[in-house]
Amino acid sequence: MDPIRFEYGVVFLLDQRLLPVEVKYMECKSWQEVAAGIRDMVVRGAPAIGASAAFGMALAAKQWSSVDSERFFAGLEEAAKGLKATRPTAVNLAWAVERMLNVARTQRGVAPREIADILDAEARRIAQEDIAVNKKIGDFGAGLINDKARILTHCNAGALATVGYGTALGVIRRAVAHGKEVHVFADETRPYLQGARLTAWELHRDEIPVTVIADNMAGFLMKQGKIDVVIVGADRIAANGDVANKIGTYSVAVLAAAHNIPFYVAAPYSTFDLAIKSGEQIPIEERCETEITHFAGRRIAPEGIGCYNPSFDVTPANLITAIITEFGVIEKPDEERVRQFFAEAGHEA
Ligand SMILES: CSC[C@@H](O)[C@@H](O)C(=O)COP(=O)(O)O
Repeated sequence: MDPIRFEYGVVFLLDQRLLPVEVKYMECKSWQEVAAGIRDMVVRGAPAIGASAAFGMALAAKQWSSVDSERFFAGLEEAAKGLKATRPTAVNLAWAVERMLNVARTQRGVAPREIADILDAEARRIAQEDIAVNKKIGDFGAGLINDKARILTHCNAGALATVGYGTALGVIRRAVAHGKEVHVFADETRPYLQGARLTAWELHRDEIPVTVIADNMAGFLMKQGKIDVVIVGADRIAANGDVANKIGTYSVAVLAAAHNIPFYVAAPYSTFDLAIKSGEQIPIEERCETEITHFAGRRIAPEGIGCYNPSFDVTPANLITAIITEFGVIEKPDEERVRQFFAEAGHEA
């Protein structure tokens, strides 16, 4: 089960809106179709939308490959703008699009058809790297999990949210592979239900024990001593270690701190936005009110009421025990530690 499949000139996105009931792929032959797939949540999860956008750029290059160089680059810029505008919070999207554009720019003067082939290869590289990066995150994270652990996770930071394996669920998969006995509690994650529909589905398929709870139950379980550790993914991490993730993550972090439970975030370098100093600068996507007012296609709140649907929240760094990356673990993150960590890893800090 791959969330994204790619053949030259066609991208197949696993339609996550239909899971867990139906497994069906959406076929995209243009960057516009990929953009629609990202916007409409056919594909979701920060690294997955980044890789999809990279493939979208590869499709754009192919779409424009028979025109002259000037029009080719104008077409690429248009696609980049359109893809980046689809979802504002996860920085992996802009990161992947910029990486594709930069590769194209280094090839100015080369025939568009050849650049299209180069971009096709680059998109595949981004996808392959993502899986390798998740496995490294898993290796570092598994070391933080006890031999027996009851783990709470929020939203879906699994194989479905990436190109494969997962960030937070990658840590869990690695812990299981190392013989650890884990039991996962998955917050259902209102309003879009990524936890109940996607996390539960992929863990169950892997025979990793999972129990779904409604979001408002997490505190009660912690109070009862039923949660040993929390692991979540991230959509954007500011230089000071503040983490934007699915709405409800902040509440879980506050609860974990109140119950002295370690709270880990698992995310790759591509999720860090070191250009912004704090989480206050992270744009928060607001989604349509029917996600709140309707359930399974049926109205559950009266007509005419007010509605507010922010899709992400920001957990301040001081509530985070550590951030697990592909280069290692950043304990008690703050701006100095984050920048020094990436400088030592040889990355822009
Ligand atoms: C590994 S992807 C980021 C995740 O941690 C996930 O929790 C998340 O917030 C995804 O949001 P989504 O709105 O489903 O795209």
